[in-house]
Amino acid sequence: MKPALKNKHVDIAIIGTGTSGMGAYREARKYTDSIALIEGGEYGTTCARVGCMPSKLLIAPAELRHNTEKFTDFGLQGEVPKVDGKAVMNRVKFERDRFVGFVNEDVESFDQKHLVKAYASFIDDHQLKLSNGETISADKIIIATGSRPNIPSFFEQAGDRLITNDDVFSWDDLPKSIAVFGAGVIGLELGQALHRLGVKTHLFGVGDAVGPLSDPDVIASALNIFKDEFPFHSNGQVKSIVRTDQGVQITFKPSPDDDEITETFDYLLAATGRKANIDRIDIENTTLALDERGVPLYDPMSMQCGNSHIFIAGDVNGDVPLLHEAADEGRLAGENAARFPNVFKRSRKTVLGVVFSDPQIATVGASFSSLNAKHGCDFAVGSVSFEGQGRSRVMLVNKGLLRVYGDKETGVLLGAEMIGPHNEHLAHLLAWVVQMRMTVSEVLQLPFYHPVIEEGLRTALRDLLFNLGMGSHPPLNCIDCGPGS
Ligand SMILES: Cc1cc2nc3c(=O)[nH]c(=O)nc-3n(C[C@H](O)[C@H](O)[C@H](O)COP(=O)(O)OP(=O)(O)OC[C@H]3O[C@@H](n4cnc5c(N)ncnc54)[C@H](O)[C@@H]3O)c2cc1C
Ligand SMILES: NC(=O)c1ccc[n+]([C@@H]2O[C@H](COP(=O)([O-])OP(=O)(O)OC[C@H]3O[C@@H](n4cnc5c(N)ncnc54)[C@H](O)[C@@H]3O)[C@@H](O)[C@H]2O)c1
Repeated sequence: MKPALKNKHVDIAIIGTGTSGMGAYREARKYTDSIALIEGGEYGTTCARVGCMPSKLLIAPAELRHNTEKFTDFGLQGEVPKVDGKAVMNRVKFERDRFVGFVNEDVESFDQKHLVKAYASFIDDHQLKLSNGETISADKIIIATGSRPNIPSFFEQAGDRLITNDDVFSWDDLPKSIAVFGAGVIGLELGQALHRLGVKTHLFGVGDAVGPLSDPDVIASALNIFKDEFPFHSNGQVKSIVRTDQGVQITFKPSPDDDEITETFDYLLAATGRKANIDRIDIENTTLALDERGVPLYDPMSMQCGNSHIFIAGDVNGDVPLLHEAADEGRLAGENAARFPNVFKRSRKTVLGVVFSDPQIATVGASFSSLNAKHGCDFAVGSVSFEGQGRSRVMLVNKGLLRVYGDKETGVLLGAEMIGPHNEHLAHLLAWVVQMRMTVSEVLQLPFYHPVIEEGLRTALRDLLFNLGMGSHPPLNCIDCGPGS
């Protein structure tokens, strides 16, 4: 794709051609033919190249192999399959390239005169400097520059063995060992997958944090589950990181009271959060008001920065850095940049996050910590453990805990945090009813089949109804629920 922009002034300039930038482009294109869609790095989006898709491609064989470890528990016989690291990575890369190919086809289908291949930064509120030496002025500008891995300087002692998710998906083979730093979403997904693919994996966290969870009971359940499976130092103390001839030597205390241990790994994978790409676009050359992170103050219902002609969408604003949110924000920014100054506000979707660990972690709507901060004691909690849950036990996936939150005044379901089997599905159902502002009683009127994992959700909702003071105590071994529900 060749840069083809001739005009130096456009109606709308979009900085970044990731998910949010492409969404913005498609929407803006409905209103104007005067657009510059600017990309400094590779086309293909973070999600398809080094994010959502390749990570799930790595998780899939890991989970399949892990399930074969349960053969004997079911009375089946068979070997746990050996891992052919080269073949695993081949498939990851082949399928990843296919997904990237679809994105590239999209970009190729755009009007080529709109595409600019360069990094852009602000000269002032209307002018952009390009890394190819040119400038573009625009009536309206959308910032959609995404994020990049955040790497604490301490990790640099790992030298050439310091890697991020960007590197993992270009491996030709699996390594023998890896130290994963950060028990957030990326660390849990990639760390567990690599462990299950036979890579010696240690996961280092901070302060017992697990993924996006804030509910102490769900965190405790998650810590137990993961620590049972692989070395997870959720509150470890790292004393030193040294690049040696053998790899990366890490000296650490697994927890503050333990003795020091020294282990050597092939790589140190930094999964310690992401940094918004706001610091490389000279945002301070604009008149926009910035927050403490240097991100322009903006309205999440319109994506407009202050009352200006500048809009911000996707990971770069750091609000909810997820794919579907980046797509929504991009579309909204594109529409509003085109409409400016007649900007529309749109209500946003219920927050929904899924971690593709096993069991899966999910968060829906209001988090436990946000409710605690906002409501004091105005909300009640209902819970269910998946350990005794019928269908989960049948399938030998009976681990985890679901906690649902409801408003004490109205009985409206507010949110949930969970770790449990196939929770991506429960989380969607919950997000839909939370968005519809349904009460707990109304949700309990909806059908629940038997025997399914959703019956566990019903148990949690009945518990919540009781704790809200709006229903009777759920029977211990509920007959109408079917055995083990
Ligand atoms: C390992 C991993 C797994 C993930 N898994 C999931 C998942 O399962 N589900 C989910 O919902 N989300 C997931 N995410 C998050 C998701 O990928 C992001 O939220 C989403 O891709 C953000 O899109 P974006 O448009 O904001 O940024 P991007 O897609 O990163 O696009 C930003 C673009 O801007 C370009 N750019 C940057 N600066 C400039 C500049 N100055 N000039 C020109 N161009 C510039 C970049 O090169 C890039 O192409 C994952 C992320 C990672 C890293
Ligand atoms: N399934 C998904 O939807 C999915 C998957 C992957 C990534 N993502 C997106 O990408 C974002 C970034 O993921 P991430 O996992 O890098 O960030 P994160 O914010 O989820 O987790 C970072 C973790 O690193 C820990 N940490 C920070 N400094 C540390 C240190 N020095 N040593 C050890 N741990 C340290 C933090 O306590 C935190 O738990 C996520 O917030 C999410 O929005 C989503």
